[in-house]
Amino acid sequence: MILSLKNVSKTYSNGVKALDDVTIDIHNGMFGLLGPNGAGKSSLMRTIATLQSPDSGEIHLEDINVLEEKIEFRKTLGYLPQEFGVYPKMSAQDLLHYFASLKGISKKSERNAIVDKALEVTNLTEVRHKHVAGYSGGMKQRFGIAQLLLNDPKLIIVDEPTAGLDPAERHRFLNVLREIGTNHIVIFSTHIVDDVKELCTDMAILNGGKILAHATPKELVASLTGKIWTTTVSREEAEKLQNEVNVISSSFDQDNNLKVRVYGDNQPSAIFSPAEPTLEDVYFTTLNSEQHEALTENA
Ligand SMILES: Nc1ncnc2c1ncn2[C@@H]1O[C@H](COP(=O)(O)OP(=O)(O)OP(=O)(O)O)[C@@H](O)[C@H]1O
Repeated sequence: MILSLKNVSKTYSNGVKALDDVTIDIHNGMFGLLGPNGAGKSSLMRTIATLQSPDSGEIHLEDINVLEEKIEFRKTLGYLPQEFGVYPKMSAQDLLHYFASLKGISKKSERNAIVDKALEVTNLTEVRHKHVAGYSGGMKQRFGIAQLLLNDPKLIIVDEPTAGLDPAERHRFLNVLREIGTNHIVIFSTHIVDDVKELCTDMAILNGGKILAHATPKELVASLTGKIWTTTVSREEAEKLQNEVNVISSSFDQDNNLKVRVYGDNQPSAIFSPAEPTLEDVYFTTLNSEQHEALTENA
């Protein structure tokens, strides 16, 4: 199964170009859409989910023309927005039965099977009798996934699901997505590089409404082999380095010195040693090179 976007653009009425000629094919598996705040991730998710229309472009899911056959497409879609509903004081199990009835699954035995499966996949079986209103943030997110699984969707879109989750909940949630990603297209957006690193078979980096990179995390990391250099310097020296070399990121060590990572085709100077590239390096160099291009274009 392939979701295919061609030349999708969207400018809001305030003049913000949120999507700028997005062309991409997304296959079965976990697809991570990585980008900073305001990159256009939610705009892209809402556009694919047919909640807003692009100004131009086409979207196809196999032979469904998404923008023209919205009703047909929505039957195959499970969408979890960034903010979702307030829940009544009902248990997860009762609420899922209620949603399943609304979706027209009227046979009790069929409903039981679908609800039990959704609870199991999302790891909520043990807490199925608790009120969803009293669930933690992570449990609510997993309940959101359980709810959308009732439809048996082919395409699942989850907008920034890990924002605000503590590390244990984040881990549990990513495991649920990993499980689902084996037989669906799952698109999820995040600004957390580790989410993508741990989970995704495919990824893209979005900024300013543009796809800046698209490949597997492994391929993107490999593309930086031999180009990342590191050194440890004092804070003052680090400031000087900013003007001399292409600094990607820096972090303090225990002695309050800065460990600096630098991008360069060649060793910048004798104080630098080669470093294994990481996905974080990919993310920052991609965003930096875009800024650099914008600066040189405006010069
Ligand atoms: N309905 C709207 N009307 C006008 N501008 C909008 C609207 N929705 C989003 N924008 C703007 O479009 C740009 C992209 O926003 P979007 O919410 O898609 O980004 P995002 O990557 O999801 O960011 P975040 O992680 O902060 O949610 C931003 O500059 C935002 O201010």
